[in-house]
Amino acid sequence: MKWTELCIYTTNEAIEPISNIIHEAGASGVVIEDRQDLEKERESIYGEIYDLNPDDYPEEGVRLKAYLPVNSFLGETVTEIKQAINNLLLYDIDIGLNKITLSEVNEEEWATAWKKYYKPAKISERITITPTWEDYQPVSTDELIIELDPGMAFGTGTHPTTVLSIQALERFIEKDDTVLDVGCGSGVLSVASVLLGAEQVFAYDLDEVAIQSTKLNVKVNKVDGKVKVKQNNLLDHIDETADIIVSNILAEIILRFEKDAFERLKPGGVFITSGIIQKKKRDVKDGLEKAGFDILEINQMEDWISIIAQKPEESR
Ligand SMILES: C[S@@+](CC[C@H](N)C(=O)[O-])C[C@H]1O[C@@H](n2cnc3c(N)ncnc32)[C@H](O)[C@@H]1O
Repeated sequence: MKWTELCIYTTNEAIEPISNIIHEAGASGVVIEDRQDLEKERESIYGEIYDLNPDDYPEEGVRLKAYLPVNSFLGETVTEIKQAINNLLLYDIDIGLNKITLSEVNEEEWATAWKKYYKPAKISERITITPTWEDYQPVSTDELIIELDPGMAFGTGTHPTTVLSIQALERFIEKDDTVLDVGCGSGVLSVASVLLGAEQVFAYDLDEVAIQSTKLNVKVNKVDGKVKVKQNNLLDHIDETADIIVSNILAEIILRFEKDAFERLKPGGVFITSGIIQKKKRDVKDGLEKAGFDILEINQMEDWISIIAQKPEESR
């Protein structure tokens, strides 16, 4: 089959909304080439070291590559993508250069294009994420290892929004907790929750590709007995109660279910939100407080914010 490679030149802030647009348009897989990845300190506090080739990155900003099958709808799909990206300006999202180019590639090229960027990474005190195809040897005996094949779903585990979520899970999960993972993507947060002690996890995503990817990754990590995966819109019609709800999703989407999250949490339960850009921090925080939450922490990594909120004990 022939594929078209769509290259979008944009900003770091627009990566997530544009990735969503691309997925919704039916593209399978997004490659993110962010100049900042080259320029930032490569050795993190956890000591992982990446090997990046500057030739793979744009001269400035971010280049997103997506792959669309060449068919009779291609022209319309590209027009819809362009329109949806322009609409991001209405949400005050900086779309930068917003240059879009198209070129034809063959199947093998795109199927493996993103894999070269994905290496084992220690992303919190206890958790290391490694692609399923790497032969990773643990450095210490208490290291928890997540093997991940994100396939076409969001979530290699190394995106700052995911790292913030995992670091929060590591601090707040207690043994035998029940966790709801809303917008599970590759399932990385569900797997992390079980490894950190959760007794059961309910993983939800709207996207069928994400559901399949989560099912695969919970199996690969041998936690499928503890993770129930379901295609669902946020927490609509969900009646499980949880100690922790984690959701790494856009601010606009978090705002839609803050009340439902409050209802589904046990008193004292914790809502870990991530995927929030700076400009939306206040909206999400205000919404959480309005829903009845106390704000425990606001954390930041690069341009991304994670807000951790607690349902008060006395709301029992
Ligand atoms: C940024 S990804 C996070 C993936 C993963 N949890 C992680 O941290 O790497 C957000 C996920 O939310 C899902 N999503 C978006 N809108 C949703 C909705 N209304 N209900 C459920 N899932 C949704 C997307 O399909 C995507 O998989």
